[in-house]
Amino acid sequence: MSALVGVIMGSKSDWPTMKNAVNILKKLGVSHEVKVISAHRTPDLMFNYASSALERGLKVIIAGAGGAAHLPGMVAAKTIVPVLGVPIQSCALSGQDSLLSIAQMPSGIPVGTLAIGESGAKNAGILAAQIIANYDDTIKTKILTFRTQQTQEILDHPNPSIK
Ligand SMILES: Nc1c(C(=O)O)ncn1[C@@H]1O[C@H](COP(=O)(O)O)[C@@H](O)[C@H]1O
Repeated sequence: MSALVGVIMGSKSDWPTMKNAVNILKKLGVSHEVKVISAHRTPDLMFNYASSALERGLKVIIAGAGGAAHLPGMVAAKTIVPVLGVPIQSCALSGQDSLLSIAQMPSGIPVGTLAIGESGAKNAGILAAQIIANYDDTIKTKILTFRTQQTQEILDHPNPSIK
């Protein structure tokens, strides 16, 4: 099956964060592809990836980047496939730089910005699945099951001092 979600990141060093997006996409049965692509270091690859995304059938692109995180915005500039940006937690500024670089887009070119770090990556995967669930009943059922299990897990273990 061809990929519905593209998961891209500026560096392989972003993988420990971005694997959280991939893990939840796997759990929810969403076909996806994973690549390191950098607006800074591989600009032609970034351009080609973004400009061919729609015709290749991608429905959502999840783009993680840290520091001067231009990747999500530059990809969004070259495609109308929705881009979800994940700010990587940088060493120097704890991801504040990544967050602001991704969130503060000029009007007309939106990037949906998630939280900094692993929870942002996981939520990007869930949000991508929810977008696709608008027309895919199999994925919709998996998301509803995931939600039910998540709730039940809390109800079954209300006391955090007991395992
Ligand atoms: N923000 C970007 C872009 C980009 O936006 O194109 N390309 C790489 N990077 C980021 O640089 C950080 C450090 O990368 P290295 O660990 O490879 O030095 C990573 O978090 C990456 O996302």
